[in-house]
Amino acid sequence: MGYVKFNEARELDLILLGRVAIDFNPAYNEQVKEEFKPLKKVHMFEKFVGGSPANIAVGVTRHGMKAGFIGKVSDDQFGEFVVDYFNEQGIDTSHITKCKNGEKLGLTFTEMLSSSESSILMYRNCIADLQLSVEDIDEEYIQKAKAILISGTALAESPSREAALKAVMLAKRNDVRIIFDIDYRAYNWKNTDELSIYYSTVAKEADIIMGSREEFDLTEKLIKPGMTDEESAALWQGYHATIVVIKHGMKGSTAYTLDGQSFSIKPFPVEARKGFGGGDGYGSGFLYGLYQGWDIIDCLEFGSAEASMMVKSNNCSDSLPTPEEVHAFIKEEKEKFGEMIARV
Ligand SMILES: Nc1ncnc2c1ncn2[C@@H]1O[C@H](COP(=O)(O)OP(=O)(O)OP(=O)(O)O)[C@@H](O)[C@H]1O
Ligand SMILES: O=C(O)C[C@@H](O)[C@H](O)C(=O)CO
Repeated sequence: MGYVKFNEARELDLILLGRVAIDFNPAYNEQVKEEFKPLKKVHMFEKFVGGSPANIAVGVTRHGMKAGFIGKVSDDQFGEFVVDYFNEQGIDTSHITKCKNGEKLGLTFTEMLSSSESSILMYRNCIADLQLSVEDIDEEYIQKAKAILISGTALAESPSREAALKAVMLAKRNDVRIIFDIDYRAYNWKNTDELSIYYSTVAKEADIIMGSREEFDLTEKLIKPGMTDEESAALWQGYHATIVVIKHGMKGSTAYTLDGQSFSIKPFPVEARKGFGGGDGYGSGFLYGLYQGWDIIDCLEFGSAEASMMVKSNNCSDSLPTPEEVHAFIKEEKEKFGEMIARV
């Protein structure tokens, strides 16, 4: 307990910075059900707000936390769609600005092929979210937050890269906890050396780091490749991290805490509709638990349950559950499969 100390006087629980885009998912509603099929065969799509930090912003807000978003959107109806949706959810949009040179929000067309195969097709030329710049990072706003979550995508290119680094520096000097969600998306990056340089720069400052084994390998490439999870946790805890969460997909995930303990969890078994979105459910559930002051294993169980609920659903943002729904899901799963279903 108490691995992360938040400044309770702050009005915002969490500011999230980075990628917001539009997801077009094969329609799956009362009227139209596009079954598993290749993207080129899909006839009807449904439109949702997407992008990992945007989804986590929605997730934590549904859990009753107060979130704000720092991001850049296109100066068109899709940009308005994002801002309207965030406003409806109760997310503070005062620091979302519009692009001035015609840059567009990313469009993500998702493919759902089977319960174990899904992919995304991204349209990200002249991309809005990476236009975030140092002028958009306002110290007074950052001072209002208990923590800031930096999504790794924001580090892929300038000017967003410098904006994210400025936010980290300002968070550091204002008693704002830094959460780094590595959120690797290959399509954004030119080469893996750049990736290691910028990911490791933020990881060195972060209080909490969350990522898959692959994402930690990429982060550590220029430091010491091929580390074990324990070595990775020790490395980052040697800087500022108090919690390092390393995910191994269906094999489960482990949180390493500064006092040398580790806590592991497995996914709840579900029939998945897609692979993506699990990380966002996991992130919002885990962080919610942490803010409640729960034991780490309970935070992990909640995150893992929310992740399973997300992969089961047809979309990312709209399907994020309330805490009551997550508790009900956990209860139901435990009744079916036993108390220790997800616990290792
Ligand atoms: N098929 C599945 N069934 C149940 N849970 C799953 C499944 N796939 C993923 N999950 C859950 O989602 C979590 C995150 O998934 P993953 O490791 O793919 O993260 P990610 O790459 O960060 O996801 P995202 O695409 O959302 O960013 C896993 O740790 C697991 O708990
Ligand atoms: O942007 C992606 O990689 C996929 C999106 O469809 C989704 O909203 C997401 O960001 C999941 O993390």
